[in-house]
Formats: sequence, structure tokens, C-alpha cells
Amino acid sequence: MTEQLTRLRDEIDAIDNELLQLLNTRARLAQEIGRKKSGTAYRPERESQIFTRLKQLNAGPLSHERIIQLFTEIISACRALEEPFTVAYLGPQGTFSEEAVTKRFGSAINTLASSSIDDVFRKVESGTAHYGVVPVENSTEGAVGRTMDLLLQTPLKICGEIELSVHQCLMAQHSELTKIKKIYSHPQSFAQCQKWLKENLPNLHVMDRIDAASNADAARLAASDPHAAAIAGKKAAEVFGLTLCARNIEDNPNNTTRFLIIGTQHIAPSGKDKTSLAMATNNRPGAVHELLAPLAHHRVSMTRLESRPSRANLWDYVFFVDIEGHQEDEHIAKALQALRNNATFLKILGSYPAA
Ligand SMILES: O=C(O)C(=O)C[C@]1(C(=O)O)C=C[C@@H](O)C=C1
Repeated sequence: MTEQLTRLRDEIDAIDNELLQLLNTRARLAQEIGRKKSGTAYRPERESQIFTRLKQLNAGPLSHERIIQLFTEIISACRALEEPFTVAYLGPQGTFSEEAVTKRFGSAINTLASSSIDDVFRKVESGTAHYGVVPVENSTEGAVGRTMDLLLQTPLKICGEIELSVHQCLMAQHSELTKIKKIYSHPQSFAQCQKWLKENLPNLHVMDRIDAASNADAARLAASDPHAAAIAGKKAAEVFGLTLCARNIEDNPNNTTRFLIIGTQHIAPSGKDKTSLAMATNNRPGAVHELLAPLAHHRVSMTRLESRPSRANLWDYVFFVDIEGHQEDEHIAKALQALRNNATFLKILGSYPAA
């Protein structure tokens, strides 16, 4: 080893020693905050402010994304010292929902894989889990109707949102593509990877594509067959001990799924928030225009508008609206009051930091 290399490694050792001390000092401060504050340890508004500040300060060479990932783990470890908590998500293990949980909460939490979106809501409502993570919309597939229907009925609040780039990978027991005779995946994932499959595995017939209940299930099946591969997220490869043969094989690299964090907690303003609402109005010409007019009047930006058939009456609709701002911001509070006067039904689903 050259002298220069030894010197550089000595410098890294010295920095690691400092980092170690600083991390434990940070952990002790978090413990002290945990003893002093009332309520739960998880404060998404504070975490969002920390990330915004770090992104502003970060001069590289580490990317913003890497910095957020590293600090998510640091905060996750500190939070766990304050209070361990459990997050339920749409399972099985190895799904994109699980990736979303780790992206936001880090790995120092307990997770509970649940069999359905209903089951995630039930686990949080009954107190079995402190928070739940459910998909709400995908940039190519659209809204997840079941999540929206349950938001109408539940006493729970939206406490946060997570945006996850959905990257599909081909995985198998080995990386020899020539040995692969069949592929398992969820039909939606097959649809998202058509072009790659045609170009890279042209000898595989459509008949050799076998639908699975979920991507994670596909990975589980491929793990027991040396002639099979699966298309799934990279988390599934970790869970089932598979080799990644190809990454990012989706036709549209911007495919994103948005998840909601649901819980019982009221989230304080972070300075960059969203508020989600569900509303209904009379079924007559111009009613929707009138209903939403207060948003324009109070200069509130709407980031999403989605309608769902109401379960109560045929041809009645519920409108799901996301706006920029927190319900405690003055102009938002005024707009909400005006909306309440116009609507036949209004439910504030939650105010939370924007992803
Ligand atoms: O500031 C707090 O309330 C903390 O508990 C500290 C801390 C952190 O590690 O920075 C940990 C958990 C919270 O979700 C937010 C921040």
C-alpha cells in the first residue's frame, strides 16, 4: 500500500471517529426530546424541515437523494430510541409498498405485512399498528379506488405522503438469461416492461409469462425454480435471495406511485404542506364550479381533483381534492370555511408535509 493511500485512510478513520461521537450525541439529544415532548415520537413536519434544510446545504459530491437516504436512517435510529413503533403496509414482504415504508421511516421500525388495503386500515384503527402505508395513485394506472373509499369511512387522518419511483427488475436464482424458460410477474408489471422483454428475451413466448398475485409472489415462485425469473422491485430480490439480472426494465422510467401514511395523529404545519379533502355537492349544472370557487377566491392551489361515485346515491359523486397549504394556515382556514358553506358534505382527510 502506498504511503499516500495510508494517509487518506487515516483521514477517513479520524472522520469516522468524529461521526461516531456526533451520531451518539445526536441520539442522546433525540432521547431527551422524547422525554420532554408529549405525544408520539414521530414528527413528520420536523423531519420534512430537516430534509429541506439539508438539501439546501448539500454541496455534493453526495447527491440530495443519497443524503436524504442516509439521514432517514440516522433519524430512524434516533426515533427508535425514543419510542419503537409499528407500521402496517400492503404486503406480502418485498412489495413496492414495503419499499415506500423504508424510504420514509428507515429500517429501525417494526413492520406488519397486511393482506389487503382494508386490513392496513383495520390494523391502525384497532391500534395494532401506529401508522399504515397504502397506495393511493399511480402515474400510469390512476387512482386506487379502495383507498379512496376507505378514507371516506375511517376516523383516521392522512399524516403524510410518499412518492416512489417504480423501478422493475428481472431477477432469478442466477444471472444467465439463456437458462430462463418462464417469467412470473403481476399483469401490470408485465404491461410496464413489454418493450424490454421483446428486445432482450425475444425467444420467450407470451405463454411463458405467468401471472402472479403480486410481484413479491412472483419472486417467491422464481426462488424455487432455476429455469424461472420474476419481474419485481429490488426489495423482492433481497427478501427472496435472488440475483438481479437487469435493473430498471420498465418502458416508462417516470412511473411513480404515491402512497399515503394514515394514523391518528394531527400533524403540525411544516411550512410546505398539503391538505386533502373529500367533498360532495348537489347534482345540478354549475354546482361543482360553485363548490370550488372559494379556492380561487382565496388563492389556494389545487394539486389534484378526482371524482368517485358515492356509495349512497346512484349518479352522485364525491370529489377528492388536494390543495397546497395546511388547514391551520390563515388563507386555507378561510377557504375551508367557505367550502363548508357550499358543500353538502366535507371531510378534511388531513394536512401533512408535501413529499
Ligand atoms: O425533533 C423531534 O421531535 C425528535 O424527536 C427528533 C427527531 C430527529 O431524530 O431529528 C426524531 C423523530 C422525529 O420524528 C423528528 C425528529
